[in-house]
Amino acid sequence: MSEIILQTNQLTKQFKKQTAVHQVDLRVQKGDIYGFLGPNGAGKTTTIRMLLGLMKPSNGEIEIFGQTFDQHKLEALRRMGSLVEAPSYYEHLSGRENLETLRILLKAPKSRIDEVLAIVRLTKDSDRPVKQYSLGMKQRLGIAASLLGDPELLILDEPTNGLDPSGIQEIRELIKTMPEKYGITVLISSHLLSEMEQMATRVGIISRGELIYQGDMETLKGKALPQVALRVSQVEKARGILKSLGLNACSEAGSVLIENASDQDVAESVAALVHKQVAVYRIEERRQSLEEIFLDLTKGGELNAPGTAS
Ligand SMILES: Nc1ncnc2c1ncn2[C@@H]1O[C@H](COP(=O)(O)OP(=O)(O)OP(=O)(O)O)[C@@H](O)[C@H]1O
Repeated sequence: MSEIILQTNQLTKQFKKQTAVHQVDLRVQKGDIYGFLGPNGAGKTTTIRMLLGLMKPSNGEIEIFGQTFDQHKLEALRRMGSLVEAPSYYEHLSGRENLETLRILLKAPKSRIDEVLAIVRLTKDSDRPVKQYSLGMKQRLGIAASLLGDPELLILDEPTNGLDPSGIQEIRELIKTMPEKYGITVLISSHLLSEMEQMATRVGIISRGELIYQGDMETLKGKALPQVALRVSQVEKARGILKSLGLNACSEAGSVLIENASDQDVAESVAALVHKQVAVYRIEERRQSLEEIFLDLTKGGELNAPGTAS
């Protein structure tokens, strides 16, 4: 069994009347890229702020590196790096100079600057003023800063927010190298499951403050419900026929959809439809996409309009 590097027990945060995080039990194993997922307002940032000692839990506890966080905060934070919200920089200074100001504060060795610039692939642009950086470059500089202290655990809150697809791809490629190449465990939050698909080894899904799924990505994909879509000449008539066969059927433009259909269900459906003069043009098997599974799991948990970034 892998070593647990971070765990929370019944972690809860109450803001006046609202419970933002409710009895959350996170388990992050050493070497994980742990995707912490949830719609806007689900409680990701609040959880992360508690993990970084920026906010006090109302209840429950946090263990990091096998020790109670509350009693060993500084010791734990020295072994952690983080990027929460868009980092702010001295825009007229270069990327390297910005890192240098932080390096002095952290008392990291001077050589670490070139190392972190290389990791985030900013060596070539390191002497340009930050005001000339793209949003993606600024985020990578933020990750470079979070790596200055040579952390074992990196916590990133929505680092791809606002980035274009190529910026997202760069961050994703960068994160993927962390565990194997540098021995860093990563917890990364996002409101997009698809973004995590090619990166996360494990995921935790939070909705309305509650952890509703925690496990590996493959198991999550296994939750996809198979559906069979029949393109037919008369959709409503077809739906009635399928219902009379005891099947769970719904309709969609031009098609009827059968949930969890066995081969026998499909055979009987087609025979009944044809018998009742409904033409069947096409039969197609569909699996829910990851995003659909995510939406299903978090249904009703979206507090802001879909797609809005925080
Ligand atoms: N300081 C605060 N005071 C009161 N309520 C708060 C505070 N911080 C967060 N909340 C509320 O707690 C809930 C969870 O917010 P949180 O920012 O943790 O969600 P999130 O999953 O990070 O969402 P987003 O992706 O939009 O940032 C929201 O309803 C939010 O309004």
